[in-house]
Amino acid sequence: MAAPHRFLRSRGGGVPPAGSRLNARFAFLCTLSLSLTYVCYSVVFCCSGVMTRAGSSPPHDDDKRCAEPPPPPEPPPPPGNGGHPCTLRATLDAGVRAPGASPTRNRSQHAAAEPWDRVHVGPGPESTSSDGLAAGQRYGNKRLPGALIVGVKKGGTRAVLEFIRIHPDVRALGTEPHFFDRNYDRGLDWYRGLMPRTLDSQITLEKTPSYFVTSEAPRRIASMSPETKLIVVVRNPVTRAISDYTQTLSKKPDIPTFEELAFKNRSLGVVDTSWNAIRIGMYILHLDSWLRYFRPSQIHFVSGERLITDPAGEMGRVQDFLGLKRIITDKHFYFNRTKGFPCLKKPESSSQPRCLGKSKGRIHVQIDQEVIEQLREFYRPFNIKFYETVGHDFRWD
Ligand SMILES: Nc1ncnc2c1ncn2[C@@H]1O[C@H](COP(=O)(O)OS(=O)(=O)O)[C@@H](OP(=O)(O)O)[C@H]1O
Repeated sequence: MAAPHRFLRSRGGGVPPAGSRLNARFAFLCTLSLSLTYVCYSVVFCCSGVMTRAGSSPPHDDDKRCAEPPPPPEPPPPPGNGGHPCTLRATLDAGVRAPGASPTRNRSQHAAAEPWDRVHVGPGPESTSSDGLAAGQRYGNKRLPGALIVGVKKGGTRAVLEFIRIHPDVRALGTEPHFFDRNYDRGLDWYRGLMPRTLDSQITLEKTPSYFVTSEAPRRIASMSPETKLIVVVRNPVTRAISDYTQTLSKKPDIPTFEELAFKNRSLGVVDTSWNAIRIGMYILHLDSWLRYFRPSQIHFVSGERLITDPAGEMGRVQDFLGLKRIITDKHFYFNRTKGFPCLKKPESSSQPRCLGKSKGRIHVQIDQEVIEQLREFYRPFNIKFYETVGHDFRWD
């Protein structure tokens, strides 16, 4: 209250009359309330700025970030050189989780993973990259994707998407648009409208794992652009099938057992190839239809197993394939013991941990070893043909 008084004294050069003092008080109160209003608006718009960047993209979990309470404190990375790939492999070798080796994990690990699971993963469709680079968010144009992660379901597609979008030259749609399978009738303009804005130098990317097994998808994608780059994350088809079944069971607890669904006749070892969880893993059959429309050099296969044991190595190859500078390296990852998987180190611009959510890295349903062997036998010829075609042995047998 002293400030306006001093101000009036200095202007008038004497003691002001009572009316002036009242006016001065009134003016000061107005100024104070305006200042407070300004501060409140600043706080509110700080939040809604993120929402604005999400623009006209469809609703996305990441859009909830303003409303979410702050994430729980992040458990520190492993002691020592936590982010180093040797530490990652050594930790896995020490038996925290042997990816691909066993379809089960112990329950206490899962329970402990819960706080991490609540934390959503990556930036929203049009938010800042982990480097804090906002370029291309409000500027640039919505373009059709130049690259797609087309599969496979439960292969590790979310991990690849969230890891690659750290790259400043990649802008990715956070949700699965299902354009080339379910929404094709809506047209390319609808599809383009979903995409984040990109600068000329940036690649637009989306992922929908069901494309890989959609018979019309290769032709439709080629007709959008025959130069589209395709990424397929593949995983041991037996483990993939169990992962797929585990997911379905979590939504529909009353479905028949895995064994009942997987075999037409278990004792004769006749596998039911009409069951989606089995059919998706016959990779070579699906690949044939893609090769009718795309050159082999346009399709890059990521090993779902190595994505867990050596995320930086796999992401290095993805960056090469996309013609990007290798920016995502070892230093972006650490192995999170609680989650049992590699996670992104928190970006400098954010305090949020960056592990994938609880539907990624679930405890699998326990399946009889004999059933696993039968399925391994079943997939062997398909796998061998697949290795020959893509020129890489994924060592699932
Ligand atoms: N870093 C990291 N964190 C968590 N999970 C990881 C990671 N890398 C790969 N994976 C594996 O990704 C599997 C889920 O695959 P998708 O993302 O393709 O699933 S989905 O089709 O989109 O539902 C998921 O399968 P499950 O383990 O069966 O849940 C994981 O094994």
